[in-house]
Amino acid sequence: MTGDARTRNGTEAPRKTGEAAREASEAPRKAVEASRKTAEASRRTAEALTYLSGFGNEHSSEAVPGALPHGRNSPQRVPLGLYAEQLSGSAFTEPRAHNRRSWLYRIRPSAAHPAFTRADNGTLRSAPFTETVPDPNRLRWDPLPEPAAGTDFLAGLWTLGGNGDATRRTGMAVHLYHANSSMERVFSDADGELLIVPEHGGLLLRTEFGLLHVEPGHVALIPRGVRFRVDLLGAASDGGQSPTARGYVCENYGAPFRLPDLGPIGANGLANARDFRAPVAAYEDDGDGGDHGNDGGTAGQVEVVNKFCGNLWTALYDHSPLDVVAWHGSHVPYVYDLRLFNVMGTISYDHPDPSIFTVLTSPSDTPGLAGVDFVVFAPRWLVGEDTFRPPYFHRNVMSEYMGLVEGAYDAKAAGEGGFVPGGGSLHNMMSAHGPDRETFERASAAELRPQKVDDGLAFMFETRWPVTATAQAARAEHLQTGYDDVWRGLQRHFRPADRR
Ligand SMILES: O=C(O)Cc1cc(O)ccc1O
Ligand SMILES: [Fe+2]
Repeated sequence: MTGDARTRNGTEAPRKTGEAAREASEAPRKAVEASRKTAEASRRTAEALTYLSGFGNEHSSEAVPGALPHGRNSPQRVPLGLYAEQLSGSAFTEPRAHNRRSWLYRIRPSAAHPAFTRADNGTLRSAPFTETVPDPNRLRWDPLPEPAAGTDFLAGLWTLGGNGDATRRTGMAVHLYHANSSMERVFSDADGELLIVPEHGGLLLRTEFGLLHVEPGHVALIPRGVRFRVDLLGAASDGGQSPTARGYVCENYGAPFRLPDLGPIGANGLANARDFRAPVAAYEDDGDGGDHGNDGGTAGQVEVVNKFCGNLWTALYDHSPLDVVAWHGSHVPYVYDLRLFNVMGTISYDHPDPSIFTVLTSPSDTPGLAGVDFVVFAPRWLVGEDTFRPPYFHRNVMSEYMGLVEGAYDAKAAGEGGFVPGGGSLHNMMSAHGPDRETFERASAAELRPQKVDDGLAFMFETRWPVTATAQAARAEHLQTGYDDVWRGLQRHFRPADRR
């Protein structure tokens, strides 16, 4: 956007006269320019980042050599005058393979903070979801509308629905976000981990553990309780405009996401552990006037927002809580590039169940029954012989929320008003769905050559319990009407006389 009198969400600014009017019309332009400059600086930071590789590892990292204690976690005096603090994402006693905890060596202990007071939840909602009755209908939404100027990632979170109970650490929530401003404040979620799936615009995540860069086509995970703030990087196509960011978030109240077992697939495949990337330590320090890798600017007071048992709470800290100089452990944030997913599929016949596309799973107490699975429909070849190749018609005891990062999805005809990037669909427990009429007709008649499916990137949050919509989702203007019609007009082809 150039220097004309437009506000940050692109609408005309009201006309005034004289100096005041000039100043008023200058302000949005200045704000746009400032955010663009910040976005450019953040992008440069993001593109220069280095990472640690692996999933569920005992990683370790120090931003200052010698900051990490050796031989013990909690020495009498921590090197460099730091404080030692353990952050536990699992009970102390959970099996070693699933135990998640990290040791943080920080400038001030997290305990040094004032009281939290309640803050407005905005458009964020939590389990239990009781604003509407669970709906057996197939539902589909268009992308979220434009946010008001100055909407950061946290304010931009808009809850579609979910299940379980945040206070019992069961279930999940589906959120979408649409933001146009980088966060000044810091956020942490005691209720669950956050799987962020950007659809438009890159993000720089400044976390207690260091910095992560995530773009559409990648996902990021912020573990339960880890503090972070989000800078918007803008999309390449944004040109001179102030950045906006849009995407999806799965808030997982249950067991931390882990890689699925591979069973007969063998020792490799699906999401490979080495492709998950954790940050290296970087910290903010307001005490000596400088930032050290985590260059977020920290002078003065910092608002810290904590999501706890469904509500937002806020406190004004006198220092940045992103002040971890060194850390080691397994409760760490990470990013993953979905295009690295090693897709398995049939090389004979039939369409395999989409569990074969599971990137991450949050298991429940019942073996094989996930609280939530994160599933990706990544580019792949279809070669099945005498096979209806798109997703089949089905009714599923699991509930399926689907989103689209780009392009089209092979069960639904592409195009406006359909299943579009930034939109989503909900097929709740036992609701009948599958290919739309157009897809059914096309795929039933298609010549079965090897076919590359590489014109889209869709994903699914598949969960053991029905997803109950929030009131705002059930009444949203961007809830599509007439979704059922995509299955209307499926012809009767039954010809008993044809039997052999
Ligand atoms: O409903 C969907 O599109 C998701 C899905 C995909 C697939 O390949 C098989 C089953 C399924 O639920
Ligand atoms: Fe499905």
